[in-house]
Amino acid sequence: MTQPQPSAPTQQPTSGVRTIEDSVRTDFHGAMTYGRYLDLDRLLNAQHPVSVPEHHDEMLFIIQHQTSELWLKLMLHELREARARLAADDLGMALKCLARVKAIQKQLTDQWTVLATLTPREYAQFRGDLGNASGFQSYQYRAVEFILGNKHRGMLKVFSSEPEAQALLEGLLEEPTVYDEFLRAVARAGYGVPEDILTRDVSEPWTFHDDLLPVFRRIYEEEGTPWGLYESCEALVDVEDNFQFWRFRHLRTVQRTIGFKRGTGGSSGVDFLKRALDLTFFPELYAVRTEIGA
Ligand code: HEM
Ligand SMILES: N[C@@H](CC(=O)c1ccccc1NC=O)C(=O)O
Repeated sequence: MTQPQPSAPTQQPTSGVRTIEDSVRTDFHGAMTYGRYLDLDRLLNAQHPVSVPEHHDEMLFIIQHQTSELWLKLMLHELREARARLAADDLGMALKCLARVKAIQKQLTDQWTVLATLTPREYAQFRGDLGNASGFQSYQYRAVEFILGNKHRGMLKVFSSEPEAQALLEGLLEEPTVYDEFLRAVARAGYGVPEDILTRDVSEPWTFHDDLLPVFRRIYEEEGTPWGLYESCEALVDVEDNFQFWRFRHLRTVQRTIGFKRGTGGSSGVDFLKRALDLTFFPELYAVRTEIGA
């Protein structure tokens, strides 16, 4: 039998000009447009370099941060939804949200390659103009950390001059984390999650619970584990791995750009960021791997 052949191009392109088809709308007075829908006037007028005279590379620095903040906004939005879906025992939709979170994290991590084109000297030429501003004051980053379990009441004081940001963080501090809601769903699915875990003070940072290991062993080792439970465990591990990849790229970018200088936010710099690599959201999901046998 003859296979169908791919059809040949009907016409060889002969010019670099594409005619605008007659049906394409060109008059947008009083109509919805691309720019209005996306509020581009505000978005594209929100880059305000502070160096005088303006340093060419400050635009890169600003846009790198602004795009990161936009992705963080979407990430928080999706994490809230994932948490709500877990609370409703809708693991399928929770997984869908977490898949998007993972794709955003990849974007955020890969984005470091753009900032890595900023040389140490270029950055030093406008770093002084940043005053004590620092990513440490990113409330959206802190919100993501909170909802994933790295709660830290002490961080709220950083936002005393930004009441809305502080209120958002205070709210998240008092709410359950994604992991809290996942473990409640696991308990409802019939696994023996210890009561003290289900009723913990959710405003506290997560602490390691040995007695969760048998629960996760069952999920990972038993035949017939509901697929959504297993998949959710793996999705959480992916999210934590991705989070650590972002932290690591940040650390390495900082190191190649400012070496071991102190941070503008007042911390020791690279050393302080290194210690963030010891933070973990879902320690039991990693610990159970030590116990899993053939
Ligand atoms: C040349 C570029 C950068 C340098 C030199 C740098 C440096 C630092 C330093 C030294 C800190 C520690 C706090 C301090 O004392 O300031 C820090 C924290 C932080 N930076 Fe950056 N940073 C850079 C780019 C970015 C970008 C693009 C983001 C994206 C939003 C970001 C987000 C953060 C966050 C969220 C923290 C807090 C981390 C934590 O609490 O563990 N940074 N940065
Ligand atoms: N902490 C950085 C400054 C910095 O990166 C920064 C400054 C203003 C706005 C965002 C920043 N990004 C991340 O910390 C530094 O020590 O150079």
